[in-house]
Order: sequence, then structure tokens, then C-alpha cells
Amino acid sequence: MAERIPLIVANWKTNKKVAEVYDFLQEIQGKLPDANKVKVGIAAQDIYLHEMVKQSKELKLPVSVIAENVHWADEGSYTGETSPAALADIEVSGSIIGHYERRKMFKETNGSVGLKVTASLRNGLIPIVAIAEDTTRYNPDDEDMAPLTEIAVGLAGVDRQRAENIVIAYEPAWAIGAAETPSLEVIEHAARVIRKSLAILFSQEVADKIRIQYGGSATPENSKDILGLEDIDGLLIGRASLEPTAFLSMVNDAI
Ligand SMILES: O=C(CO)COP(=O)(O)O
Repeated sequence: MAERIPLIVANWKTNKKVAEVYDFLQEIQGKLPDANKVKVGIAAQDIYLHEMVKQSKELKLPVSVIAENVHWADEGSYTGETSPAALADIEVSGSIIGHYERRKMFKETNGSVGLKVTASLRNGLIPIVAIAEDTTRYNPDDEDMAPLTEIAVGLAGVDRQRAENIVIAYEPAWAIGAAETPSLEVIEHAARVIRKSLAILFSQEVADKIRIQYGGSATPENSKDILGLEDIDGLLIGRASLEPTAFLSMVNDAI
């Protein structure tokens, strides 16, 4: 089976002022583990990304700077959208795509997710595709299992050669911004269903290379157990990522 280096990503959402962004980066300087053991990303509001890339270089931080959303067109008349080509140009590493909050509040669909994933891969950005589907109704041992809709529809147009660069974030809607996570059994089951869906869509070989993160009320208290699950290769962290000590503790749990 392919070795998947865990990926821990902070999703700051619409939080932090510019001074707080820089304080955080300075606070984690020299405290991140070897990038060969765990990869670290921070997703922040677009207005901070360019400076975050520069600051990370200056501080020699092994951190990938990530957008929280991206448009599907490289350029053109799309007022208010951010081009994947422009993100790549300022050395942003990837983008979250189809976060539940965007699907719910901003009418993001599996169709637009697909366009954004393709556009990201075309520009060398890592798409972190968030899926919130209820995986409990699927049986991963069922030979004729249908892939999850969010994967089947959202990733249908993706070129198999590039698919291994996708990251999937499993974020059950009810656990986001909540106080509880699903049980470890439910998370592992969901991750297996997701990997099986990816294998149906691409191939088992590709599916084995794709990282699957868990997101939704991940904290320093539960991160080690979640990261210990066989099919979970990282975390997408909201609230607990806003504070450097908590974030660093969760990053270290991935080793
Ligand atoms: O939405 C999330 C990460 O993308 C999860 O948010 P919380 O960790 O705050 O529940």
C-alpha cells in the first residue's frame, strides 16, 4: 500500500486580523516537525495569502499556504472570484473546495466543485475536497457499491493521472463547529467508504495514494486517536487551529 504522509491543515475560515496572522506564524517558527513526517498547511482569507507565503519563506516555515476557495477560470470577467492561476502565481499551494459552509451558505454544488478541482490540478494546486455526505448508509464490503455522490459527481471529470494529488476531507456536517465528533468506528468506516468510492472512480492504486482527512470538532484531546485510524491521513481543523499551542499539539500527534 502507498505510504501517505499525513497532512494537517488549519482552516481559519473568516477569522484573524493581519497582526494575528503574523503572530501565529512567528509563534510556530522552529516548532514544526520534519516535513518528511507530516505536512502542514494553513488556509486563510485571500487577503492574507500573498504575505503569508512571503512570511513563511522568511521564517523558514515548512508550511503550505492554502486558499479557502478558488474559481474555475484562470482569468476573465468573474467579479469577486479568485483565479487558480493567480493563486499559483503567488505560490499558494492549494485550496479547500466544497466546504460544507460554502455548499450550504453559498450554493456550492458538486458541479462547481468538479470544475474547481480540475482547474486547481491544471494549475498545480492541491485541491482539498470537503465532503459531508452521510456515509453510514453504504456498505464498503458490497462489491456493487455505488460511489458517494459527492465523489462520483464532484470528481467525475478529473484526469486519473492527476487524481492522486487530490486530498479528501471528510467533514460530517453535524460535527462542524459542534462539541462532538463521530465515534472512531464511524470515522474509519466513512474513510473506507470514501477510499472505495475513489477506487471505483479512478483505480485502487490511485485511491491508495489519496489522503483522506477528518474534520469537525477535532481538538488536541481527540486528534491522536483519530489520526491513529488506518484510513485517516490528516485533519482539517477549524476552531482548534486558531491557537498555536493547540495546533502544534495536533500536528505532532500525526507523527
Ligand atoms: O469546518 C471545519 C474545518 O474545515 C471544522 O471546524 P471545527 O474544527 O471548528 O469544528
